[in-house]
Amino acid sequence: EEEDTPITRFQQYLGFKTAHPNPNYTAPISFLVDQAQSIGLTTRTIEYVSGKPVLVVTWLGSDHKLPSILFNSHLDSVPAEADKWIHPPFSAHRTLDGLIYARGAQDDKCIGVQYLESIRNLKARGFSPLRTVHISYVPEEEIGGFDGMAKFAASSDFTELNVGFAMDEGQANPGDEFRVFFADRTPWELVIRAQGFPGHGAKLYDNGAMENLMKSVELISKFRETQFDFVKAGIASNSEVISVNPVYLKAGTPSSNGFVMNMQPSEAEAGYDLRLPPMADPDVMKKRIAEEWAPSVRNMTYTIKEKGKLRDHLGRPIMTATNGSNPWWSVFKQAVEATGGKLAKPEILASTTDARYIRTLGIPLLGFSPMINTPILLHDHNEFLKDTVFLEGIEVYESVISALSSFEGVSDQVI
Ligand code: MET
Ligand SMILES: [Zn+2]
Ligand SMILES: [Zn+2]
Repeated sequence: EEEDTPITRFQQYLGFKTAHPNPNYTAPISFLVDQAQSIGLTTRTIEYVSGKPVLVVTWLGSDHKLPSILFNSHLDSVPAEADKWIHPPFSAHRTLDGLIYARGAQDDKCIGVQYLESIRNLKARGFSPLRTVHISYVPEEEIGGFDGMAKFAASSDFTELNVGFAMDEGQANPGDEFRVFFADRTPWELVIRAQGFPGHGAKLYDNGAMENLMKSVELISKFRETQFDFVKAGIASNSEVISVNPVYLKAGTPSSNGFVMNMQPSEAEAGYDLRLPPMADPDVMKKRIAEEWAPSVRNMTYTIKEKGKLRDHLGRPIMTATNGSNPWWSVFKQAVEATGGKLAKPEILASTTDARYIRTLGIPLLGFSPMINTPILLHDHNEFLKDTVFLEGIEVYESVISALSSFEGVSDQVI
């Protein structure tokens, strides 16, 4: 007889090949639908973009008028270079000491299964929620979420869920406190382009495209250094500064075996990944780009693709309060502490998740993946999660889901 336990179910979910550029969404969704239905939950699959399904699992609460709670996770994974792993990335191999190796073990298939397992246990104990609990499984997070959560969050389906509070993925901690995230950094894709006079490779002259571009590259590197210095000096954490990293350089006149070496090209360009914390001023950044990094006086142009918003419709930084002004915060905190767990100081996430689309709607959301005493391995080779950490996470969610779904709200606020 085949074993069927929370661990084997986690391994099954890890086995689906959900890595980009060709993630399989149908197999994991049919697995999740089977799981949810076996627990007695209702399911609904919606395709905003063909072939990119969103799954919504629902546990009805007894008070339909109260806003619901949403637990989100993404179905997709980043690619894995199989030959650099000690166990194949979709084998979900479990070692004798309990380490489960798989792409997605931490990011973020663990929470996708933990949500369901914790509800399974709560139901078995006879718990029934006051507020309705939804779990969403979305595609495309790792490539920006545009055909996934962005479309779901903008849909009437989402509005009809009447979400009052949401949770999404967080990150592991090598230490023994659970990390919790109240904001994400916002990604900007910056491309700077230089034009200039072409000329003989032997000639010294002003205003060449490469020279114009290199001046900008130097200025951007200096800015990067000032930001990184704050981190190195312990003044700010990685996620509290603006990061800017070069991701490609494109220039040169192609030849049959590489590049023409005795010609200075007339065009050159560079691409950068920028991440801005919510309190950064987007206008100051845009001015810096226009006046220093890609000034027209140096024959430069640029494009910025903003992959999220920094401000809400009232001009406030998009972040979730982690103090007395947000009653959900203390419900969550107490629920984690009730399991004997400790919470680390709330942080901004250095990278970016689908949480931004939900926070932008004004819905409070905390990023949280219950993984303590665990190295941070998302997007890395040999991503793993220890079986005991996975199982403890289920208990944490039992406490969190029961507390949040039982929360009656506060009398002077509609939440
Ligand atoms: C650029 S949208 C986010 C994609 C991915 N989660 C990242 O942080 O890079
Ligand atoms: Zn993720
Ligand atoms: Zn990721």
